[in-house]
Amino acid sequence: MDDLIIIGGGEHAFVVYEAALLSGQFNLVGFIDRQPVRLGELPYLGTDEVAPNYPHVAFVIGIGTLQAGPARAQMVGRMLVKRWASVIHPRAIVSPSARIGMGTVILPGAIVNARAVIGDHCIINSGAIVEHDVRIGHCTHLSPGAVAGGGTEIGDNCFVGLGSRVRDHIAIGNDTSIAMGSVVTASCPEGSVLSGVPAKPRG
Ligand SMILES: CC(=O)SCCNC(=O)CCNC(=O)[C@H](O)C(C)(C)COP(=O)(O)OP(=O)(O)OC[C@H]1O[C@@H](n2cnc3c(N)ncnc32)[C@H](O)[C@@H]1OP(=O)(O)O
Repeated sequence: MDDLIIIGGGEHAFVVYEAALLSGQFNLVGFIDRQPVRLGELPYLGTDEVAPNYPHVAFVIGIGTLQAGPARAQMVGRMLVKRWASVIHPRAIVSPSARIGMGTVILPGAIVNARAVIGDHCIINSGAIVEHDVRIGHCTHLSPGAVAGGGTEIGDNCFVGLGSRVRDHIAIGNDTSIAMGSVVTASCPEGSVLSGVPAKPRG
């Protein structure tokens, strides 16, 4: 059983904490945050600066990302962390042929279907569906209820809003933001900002 520290003490951190607890996979050591807030029963360990004091402990990011872009990857780069853990809620369904990167969180009711590949430090939020053969890059957030159709590629640092649909077998460029409720019917370049049904660039 891995020792685990959660980075962040806010709302998303609590969801990650509960998933880690229910998974039975971790010995929860505590959490770090800029402020000494409360996170369930977990001890507050201090700010980011204490991370190097725990070289044998695995970390996971408990900070939700509500926009596209490099902020999450930059945070990973700044943290002096040697080991990252993936946290998978026991009521997520993950195909045995799927590959999940380090530091990725998969929340209740999410489905990750056969041969899907998900990168590092992603959030596959509650009830999101990653269909077969989808490839998702690093630091991308699929919000609750978002669906990525079979064989689609979603790049690094993307944000896919609540309940959005991304058509099968298309490619979404890195750093793309998709507003909640969008239906993305075609591939889009890096840095796209989309909304609507069908989704169009947001002015
Ligand atoms: C566990 C969790 O809860 S994870 C949470 C995940 N959260 C989400 O997915 C929400 C992401 N946020 C969104 O999608 C937001 O709608 C945003 C970021 C696209 C826009 O938000 P804001 O900048 O606050 O826009 P605002 O609400 O002021 O609306 C501006 C205009 O865009 C329109 N608009 C806003 N959201 C959308 C949308 N999703 N699709 C289409 N049009 C939209 C509004 O109707 C408004 O139009 P108008 O100017 O003609 O009246």
